[in-house]
Amino acid sequence: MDQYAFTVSFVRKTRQHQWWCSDVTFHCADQELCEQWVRATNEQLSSLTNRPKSLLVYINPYGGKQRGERIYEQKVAPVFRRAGIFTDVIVTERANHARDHLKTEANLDKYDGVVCVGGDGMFSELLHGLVTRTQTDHDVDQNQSDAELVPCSLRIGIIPAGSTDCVCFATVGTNDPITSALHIVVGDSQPMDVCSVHQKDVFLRYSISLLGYGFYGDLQAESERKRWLGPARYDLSGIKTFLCHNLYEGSISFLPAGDNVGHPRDKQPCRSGCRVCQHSKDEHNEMSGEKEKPGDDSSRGWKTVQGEFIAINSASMSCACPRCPKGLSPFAHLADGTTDLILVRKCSRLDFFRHLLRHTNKQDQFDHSFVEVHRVRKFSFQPRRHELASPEEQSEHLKTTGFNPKISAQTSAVSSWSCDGEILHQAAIRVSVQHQLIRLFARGIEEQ
Ligand SMILES: Nc1ncnc2c1ncn2[C@@H]1O[C@H](COP(=O)(O)OP(=O)(O)OP(=O)(O)O)[C@@H](O)[C@H]1O
Repeated sequence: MDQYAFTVSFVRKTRQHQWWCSDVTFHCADQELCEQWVRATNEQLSSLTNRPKSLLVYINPYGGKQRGERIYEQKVAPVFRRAGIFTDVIVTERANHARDHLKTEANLDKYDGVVCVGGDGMFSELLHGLVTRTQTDHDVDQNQSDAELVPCSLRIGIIPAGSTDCVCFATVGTNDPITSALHIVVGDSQPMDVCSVHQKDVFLRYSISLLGYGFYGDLQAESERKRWLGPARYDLSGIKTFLCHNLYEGSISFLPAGDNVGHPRDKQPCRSGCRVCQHSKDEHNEMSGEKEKPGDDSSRGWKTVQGEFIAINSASMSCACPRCPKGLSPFAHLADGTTDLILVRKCSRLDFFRHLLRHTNKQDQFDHSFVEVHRVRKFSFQPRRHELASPEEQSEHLKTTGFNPKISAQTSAVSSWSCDGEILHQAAIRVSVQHQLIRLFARGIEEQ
């Protein structure tokens, strides 16, 4: 009997969104029957056009615990081989190697997708490389903040091998290289919004997850200074930034999204096959006819908020990760053409701690008088810069108000933006959500 047998590999879903590759062997009575089955099965498989046949893979050998190459060779390459996927593999030699290769050199016609093995920084390289290449090929000027960008045709796969793998976690539900490889093999496709960030008419960066000014900007800058500490730098920098409790003054103008895309507190999480994301396309098309400008408040729907803030965050996805399983905005959508703008105003250290703590428990982190959250399509931020007071003015200030002059100096400082883990030193920025600009080899988080 064993002489006439064939083996089919299939995906088995295990716990916590993890997938596993299993085999089942069929035994046939005779050779002809066996060949018939193999032929029929292969025919079925080749008719599945969404499955990639050829991939360009970039491995960051220094991401996370520096195990990118090992993870790829031991866990991912065998899965691709079994699925008959052709791969070209590039082990990066420097930062931005993958981005630059994609921007100019790579012969993208050969591939059905590009894959990164690394963390969020490595994913960001592929995002920038692919989006820039697509705009160049279509003569779109990225420096124009109102330009309608052309969606990328190739999908991006993420094999998590970094110290932060937020994008993978928020789109797959787990950080497991084999699960991600299987999502690629079966040809999943998850559209994703991308925020374009400009200062006046100069393009700065793209963001897919978190843009954070104040608390998260300072935390990022601090953790860059402590890079030598490895992943522990995030915890230490978090504690230090929390204790500093800096306040930043400025004004934010934003264009609220329509009612059809829900609200950040509506308890409707974005899940696999999300209806909100699917239906958002029509509304987006209606909106894109209009060219809005901040400051034109009443007629075009822009709103402006001013004040002193501890944090200004824009979450284009939940930003859930193993450290913060609910994420910064638990009900943000991956592909609805919006971002959740979270404004944390001046409050005591204890209140801010309570707010942070709620990211880890069941309580609503937005249910505080000093926190407001808006679902928006665009926003711009203008920091308020003060002239630093002279020493005499500072001591006069202390006498009359009783405030420590250091605090007034803190209030006047300007922070930087953390843009998906990279620092942007420009404080005054304009952000537009580019609806479904890219697609990942993922399907969103499935209901369990
Ligand atoms: N060969 C290389 N040498 C040095 N840096 C590289 C190389 N390849 C990629 N990089 C850079 O390394 C940075 C971090 O990579 P990655 O995101 O893969 O790992 P990570 O550990 O999650 O990152 P982070 O420490 O920033 O959280 C990326 O910004 C990327 O540009």
